[in-house]
Amino acid sequence: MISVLGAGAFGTALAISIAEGGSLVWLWGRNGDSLRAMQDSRDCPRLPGVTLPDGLTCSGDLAELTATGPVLMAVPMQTLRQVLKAHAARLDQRTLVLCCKGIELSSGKRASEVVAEVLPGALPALLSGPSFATDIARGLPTALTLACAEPGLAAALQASLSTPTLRLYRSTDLTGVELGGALKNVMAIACGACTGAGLGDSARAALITRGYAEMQRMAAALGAQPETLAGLSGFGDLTLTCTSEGSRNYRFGQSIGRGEPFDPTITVEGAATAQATDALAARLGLDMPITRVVTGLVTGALDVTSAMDALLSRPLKEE
Ligand SMILES: NC(=O)C1=CN([C@@H]2O[C@H](COP(=O)(O)OP(=O)(O)OC[C@H]3O[C@@H](n4cnc5c(N)ncnc54)[C@H](OP(=O)(O)O)[C@@H]3O)[C@@H](O)[C@H]2O)C=CC1
Ligand SMILES: O=C(CO)COP(=O)(O)O
Repeated sequence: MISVLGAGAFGTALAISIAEGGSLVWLWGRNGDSLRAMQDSRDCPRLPGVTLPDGLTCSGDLAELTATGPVLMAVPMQTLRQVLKAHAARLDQRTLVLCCKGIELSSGKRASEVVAEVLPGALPALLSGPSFATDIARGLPTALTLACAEPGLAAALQASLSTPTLRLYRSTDLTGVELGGALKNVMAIACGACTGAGLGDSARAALITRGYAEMQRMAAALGAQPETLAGLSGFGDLTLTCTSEGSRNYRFGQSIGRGEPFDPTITVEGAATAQATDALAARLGLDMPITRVVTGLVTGALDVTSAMDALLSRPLKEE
């Protein structure tokens, strides 16, 4: 049995896809009433029009987490530590497949580092790459990276979580895969702000390319393999979220660019991750100017005009 913790859009979509693939799946969410309603109605308010398959059980009671298989953690990054701590007795010693994309603001740590700190007996793996929850839930073709430091376990997870429409590639580079998923959200905000402010597709292409250079710089400094960022969790996800209004980070950026408010209840991982990355870059002495201006935009310290001025007035350099 596969367990999924976090019954938001992504956790529910993964649970649906894996259950459609023939595995039994148990999905937990913190709101007992809404999980009971999902179990009874077979509908999911976050994924309208999708029917939950028979092999999927929804629950609001984590005491029912008894199966020994992998546990997919699909809660937002800034809540991961709290969820791990609250349910430590049930989650320690388990294989935890981390599905969140971000860096913890309070510590500058990645999800696997948070797991190592809170539950040293758990085995962290990652699932990351270009994939909108609605696409996965509708059974549209999707390819993701499954990363785990232990090659044997990576292969076993790849086999048990892949489905006819969800194709997983393996990696042992946790750092690279984690940074690819986290940092692309920062670049998606930058690109959304750019198009929202009417600065054009050429400027967005420049942001994607120079943003990718920043991502590679951080990945190299933290010991990731250079080729990892060219994969699905990196180049792949950057392509998706910097060009599609399906991305919440991109839409959040657009609202900044247009000077419009944005619904604060929507999960936008890139806002906290920009700030965490900016602080990390400063500590490591890395030049990450796009991350810097996104931090200014999300904290309100910069408007789009001064953000563009800050980027364009930098000394000319080699590519
Ligand atoms: N949506 C997507 O297309 C994709 C999302 N991801 C990643 O998945 C992660 C989750 O995103 P997504 O599912 O979209 O977000 P949603 O906003 O759709 O859902 C977040 C879920 O987390 C729950 N949650 C929030 N705080 C806590 C907490 N303290 N304890 C327990 N549960 C909590 C929410 O519960 P409640 O419903 O009660 O508010 C909600 O069910 C993010 O890191 C995101 O980057 C990755 C790939 C694709
Ligand atoms: O990570 C995602 C797609 O791969 C989802 O992006 P958003 O969180 O920006 O919606």
